[in-house]
Amino acid sequence: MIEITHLSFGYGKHKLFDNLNLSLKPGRIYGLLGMNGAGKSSLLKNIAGLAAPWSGTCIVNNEVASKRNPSFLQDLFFVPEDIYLPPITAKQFARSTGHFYPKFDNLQFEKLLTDFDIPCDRELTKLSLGQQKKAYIAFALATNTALMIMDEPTNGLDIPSKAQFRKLVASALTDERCLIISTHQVRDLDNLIDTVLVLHNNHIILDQTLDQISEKLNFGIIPADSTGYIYAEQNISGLNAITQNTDSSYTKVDMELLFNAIINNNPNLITLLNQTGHEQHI
Ligand SMILES: Nc1ncnc2c1ncn2[C@@H]1O[C@H](COP(=O)(O)OP(=O)(O)OP(=O)(O)O)[C@@H](O)[C@H]1O
Repeated sequence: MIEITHLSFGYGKHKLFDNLNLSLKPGRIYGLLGMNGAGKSSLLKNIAGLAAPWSGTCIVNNEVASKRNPSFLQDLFFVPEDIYLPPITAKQFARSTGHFYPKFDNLQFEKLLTDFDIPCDRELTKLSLGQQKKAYIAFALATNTALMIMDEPTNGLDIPSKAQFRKLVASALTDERCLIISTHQVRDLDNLIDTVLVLHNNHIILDQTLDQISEKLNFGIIPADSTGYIYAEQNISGLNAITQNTDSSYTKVDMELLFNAIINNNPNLITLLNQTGHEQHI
């Protein structure tokens, strides 16, 4: 679905990505994680064709993204971090904008608005910022585009809306759709994504499914005097730790702990995660 090859990109004289390679498949929800300023939005803009590579290519469904051909645009929906909606109702917005997307489903849109508790007959600009964001996400889901990109979609959502967001996005995934969601609020993507991408120090340093990660690592509380862990954070029950999975047991990936371990430049962790099945001993 998406093939990024030898991508170099930056602003002015400042190079942000150098020789970045990434391949993304349909039927998956990718979580793009990175610290503030890591380049998540810039990478998403390259994929959406809103920014053009300095060199290298970004191909989406066999189209060069930066050419922004109509056939490319009608099968892509990009939810930016900050959205600006016109002073019309959601119903009018669906009528004026839905026809740009051949797979737009108006009934689905109205159902999503109801699920998100958004009034259909109030001007969008008179909704709260969180409600506007939810209305836009509902529209995005109802376009049924093959590629949907969301940049920090949970910013501005309250806690019940974040849970609703996870449920509705998960239910919108099909075998033909690829969803990419960027965030620096890692917990917001819990129980939603199936593949973790971490952008750090100008590179994708992790690109693995949650299953691949749990095959290699265990997550959980261990006694405070334990040694031999890969990374740990103190909490009231002991150490919240990442250890090597040596007995093929299963634990749920603690994405926040994993992300903290990665950005704390834990070389053992990255080496272990990037090893194949035969090499896993550190
Ligand atoms: N239009 C621009 N012109 C110049 N520099 C830019 C521009 N947009 C982004 N940058 C710079 O590129 C770097 C990456 O920014 P980007 O917004 O892609 O990061 P991000 O990971 O999405 O950050 P955040 O989590 O804070 O949204 C930052 O140093 C930023 O200052």
